[in-house]
Amino acid sequence: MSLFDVKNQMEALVRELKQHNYNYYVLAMPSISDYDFDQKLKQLEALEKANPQFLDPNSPTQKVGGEITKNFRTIVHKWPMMSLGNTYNEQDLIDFDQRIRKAIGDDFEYVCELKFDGLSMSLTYQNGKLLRAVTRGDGTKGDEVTANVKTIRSIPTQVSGNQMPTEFDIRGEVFMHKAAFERLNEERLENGEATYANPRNFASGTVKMQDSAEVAKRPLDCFLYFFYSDKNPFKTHWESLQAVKSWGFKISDESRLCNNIQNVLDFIAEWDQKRFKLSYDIDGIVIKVNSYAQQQELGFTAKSPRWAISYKFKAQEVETILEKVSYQVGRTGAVTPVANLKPVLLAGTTVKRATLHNANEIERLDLHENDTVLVEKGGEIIPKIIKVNLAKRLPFAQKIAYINRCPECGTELIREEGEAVHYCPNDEECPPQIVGRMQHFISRKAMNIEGIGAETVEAFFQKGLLRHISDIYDLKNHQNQLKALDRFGEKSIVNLLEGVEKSKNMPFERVLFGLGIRYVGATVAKKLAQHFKNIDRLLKANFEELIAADEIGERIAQSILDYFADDKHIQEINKLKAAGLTFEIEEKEVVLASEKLSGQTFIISGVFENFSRDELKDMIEANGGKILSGISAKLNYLVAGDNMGPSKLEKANKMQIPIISDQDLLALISN
Ligand SMILES: NC(=O)c1ccc[n+]([C@@H]2O[C@H](COP(=O)([O-])OP(=O)(O)OC[C@H]3O[C@@H](n4cnc5c(N)ncnc54)[C@H](O)[C@@H]3O)[C@@H](O)[C@H]2O)c1
Ligand SMILES: [Zn+2]
Repeated sequence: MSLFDVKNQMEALVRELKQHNYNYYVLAMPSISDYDFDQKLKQLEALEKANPQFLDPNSPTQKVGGEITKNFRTIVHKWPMMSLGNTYNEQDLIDFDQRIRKAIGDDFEYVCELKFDGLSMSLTYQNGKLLRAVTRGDGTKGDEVTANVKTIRSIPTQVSGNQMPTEFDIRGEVFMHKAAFERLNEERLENGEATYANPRNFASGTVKMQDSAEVAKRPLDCFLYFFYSDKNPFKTHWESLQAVKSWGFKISDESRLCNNIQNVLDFIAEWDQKRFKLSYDIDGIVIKVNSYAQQQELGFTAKSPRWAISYKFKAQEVETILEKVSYQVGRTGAVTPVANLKPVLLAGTTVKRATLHNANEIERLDLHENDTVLVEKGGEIIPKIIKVNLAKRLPFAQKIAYINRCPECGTELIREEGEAVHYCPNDEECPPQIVGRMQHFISRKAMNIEGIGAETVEAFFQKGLLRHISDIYDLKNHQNQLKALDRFGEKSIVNLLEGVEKSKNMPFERVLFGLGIRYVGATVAKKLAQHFKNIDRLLKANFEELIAADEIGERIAQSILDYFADDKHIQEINKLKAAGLTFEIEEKEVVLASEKLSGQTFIISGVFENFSRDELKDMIEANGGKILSGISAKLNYLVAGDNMGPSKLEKANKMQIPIISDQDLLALISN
């Protein structure tokens, strides 16, 4: 190859890797496997080493791949947050060990730790109090996400103990447990929202959300693994881990002190097997030289420490053939494509299906009929297709075209702007939507109707007994038809009707959740019920009034408006009301605590550390104040928390409305 060609090849690799970094860190949508990414990076590294005259100082080999966003305050890291050199084979580890021995001799120890697959976070503490939390960003500076991180229970806001310096940084990995990921993703699917591909993306997307109240609803966890201080009282990394544990930080119990590379290799072999049993994903093992003095001697490269390395487990992958793509329609009409595969053994189980998420994913893979595909199963339960083996593509194979009609009812699908998901809009006639809606209504988390299960609903629908939720309350008038059904005895009919009758006492929030309004999950339904107290006020609420409620964002508000704009839905609600279901919350009689705020008007906006917005609202009302729905000249105070919308702030400033904190409000009441 001529030098000119080498230079071109290097430039092409730099461009390609930068794009992959962007896909991975910013979009959280990688288009190649980690393994392939790492191989390309190594190839570039080798070319740069052989041809240093062409080294681009901005090459991905020289820099941490992440970026900062413009949505948060940018903070410069006191100690840069570096990447780790990585390898997928044992020989590299033995070479790593040799290099260390050459530099510092034979007298040293390693600490082996699990490599948690999440996102790294730097926490700064002063006098034992959590001051701020910052993401890795580009390694030198990151996004300040303190309000969000404070919602993570395993991160203490106050610590104390022996040897604790007045100021220190501690770093670790924020992640989501697999079970929580499955549950929340399932909920998103049910609510018609786009799902996340893996727990890491979910955790990373969550930490960068603007609304801390939303973050609080998604359980994140954190293991800590690096300690930094100008006055570091410790001599070794291991010692620091034990100390921070005693101060109240969460560290992993699986770390191990090893005194030679063979022990390290044993640790790796052990976890290669055991990793699937963990409740969270790990993607490898991190090996660190224990002594700080020796770490210092070894130093750093441009982007990673020379005293540490990560051994990455190769994801379990296997090739198989795509037999066909089928489509499932959920109760909200959301359509999910599924790859049906030629059954194949992978990580101990037979895989027949893989999720394809949405049309974008099919496009990304450029999937063709009968393609040979590479299927991967990481820690996740549902396998996914990584890529197509183009060499095995059949001649004249047709590209997979996303369906444009509903596979269940034939209605033309719609896809709203900016949404990844296709919907079948025929909510009245599309069977899986009709049945799914009723199944959702009777489910445990919604109305919890005893004596009727998902199969019964399906069977009753087939027999023409059930079509709308309100028909459930009419079943008592069809006892003869019920008796005529096979395998449905007297006793089960009595149970069923009893269960239906009892459900009329279910609280308003359950009824609201049971209706199955898109994006109105159990928590949102509860917030709506608390805020509006009854269905009539909720029905009358406009957009501004909806988003003034706790945790109700613009998308949810719009979805609620759309739902109530449909006459059929109103009729259905009226029938349910007539049947005697609960459509209001029991009002406790409001006894005014004081008249201190009487005649004063308020708007509450943003997120507060110590109160929910509804708690503040109750506090204001209990002291005689009134809540307004929008900023106007009549407004006396805007109570502002973190992450308040910029347009609101601007408006309030323009109208010179006093902006006060929750503490100021407390002062008004207690004076
Ligand atoms: N597929 C793609 O398109 C693509 C693109 C870019 C990067 N990647 C992947 O990301 C990797 C690079 O990511 P990276 O720079 O975040 O580094 P990394 O994953 O190689 O390792 C460093 C990170 O490991 C984490 N970590 C977990 N447990 C740890 C522990 N016990 N001690 C110390 N650190 C621990 C920290 O967050 C740290 O920042 C690449 O190896 C590649 O596999 C993939
Ligand atoms: Zn349909």
